[in-house]
Amino acid sequence: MIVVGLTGSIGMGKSTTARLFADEGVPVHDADATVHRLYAGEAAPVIEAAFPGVVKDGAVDRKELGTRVIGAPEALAKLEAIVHPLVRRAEAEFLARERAAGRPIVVLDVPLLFETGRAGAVDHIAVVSAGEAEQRRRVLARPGMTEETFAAMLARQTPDAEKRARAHTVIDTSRGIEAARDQVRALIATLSAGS
Ligand SMILES: CC(C)(COP(=O)(O)OP(=O)(O)OC[C@H]1O[C@@H](n2cnc3c(N)ncnc32)[C@H](O)[C@@H]1O)[C@@H](O)C(=O)NCCC(=O)NCCS
Ligand SMILES: Nc1ncnc2c1ncn2[C@@H]1O[C@H](COP(=O)(O)OP(=O)(O)OP(=O)(O)O)[C@@H](O)[C@H]1O
Repeated sequence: MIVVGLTGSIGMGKSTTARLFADEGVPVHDADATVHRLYAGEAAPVIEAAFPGVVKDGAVDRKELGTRVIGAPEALAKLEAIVHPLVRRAEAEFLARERAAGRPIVVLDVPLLFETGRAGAVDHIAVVSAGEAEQRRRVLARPGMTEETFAAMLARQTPDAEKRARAHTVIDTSRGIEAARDQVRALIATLSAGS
């Protein structure tokens, strides 16, 4: 089974590209979605213990949690120490399940693949990129996003140029969905031919 690590900086098109793999029938594990699911239940009590007042109606309020950790490196590190092991466990369970099912190719969508030293744990690194101007335009168009939040997130991420340099494949998401779909199909074909 070939494990593709799909990564990219904030707003570069990771989630959208992950859906293109899923459209081709490739199983995808989405780390951000796993975090959101954990926050809605299992992880809520431990997050509340570390950051009192962030849980509302049994679920972590991500906006409130964000105000406590974005731009506050120590608080973010404390949060990551809780969350990342839970995400890694979910990924391991996903890989075991898909391996048992005999899947030829799977995708791990991992926003912090380089930052958390996981690049060596996948067989093929695919980096999504759209260029910094397009990234900025996309991220700042999000409701509630500020220059400060964007800068704080970027400061925690390996630069796009370094990610691209370390990728086996770069998926350019600046030219629309269909162009990205063509690149995803081409990558699946290449990996399938080699496996
Ligand atoms: C700060 C939080 C509450 C903001 O939640 P929100 O719903 O607004 O954003 P979401 O979780 O969808 O993340 C969006 C993007 O932000 C960036 N990002 C998120 N967490 C981090 C981090 N710890 N370091 C650097 N970038 C990050 C990534 O590019 C990610 O794709 C949330 O991101 C969080 O709990 N982060 C800590 C857990 C984590 O490290 N998650 C990412 C990898 S598993
Ligand atoms: N190939 C593409 N063509 C056109 N627009 C795209 C493409 N890929 C992504 N986008 C747009 O860019 C924005 C960000 O995409 P997406 O949410 O997939 O990024 P992300 O990297 O997962 O972001 P984050 O790191 O914040 O989770 C969205 O508005 C999406 O519609």
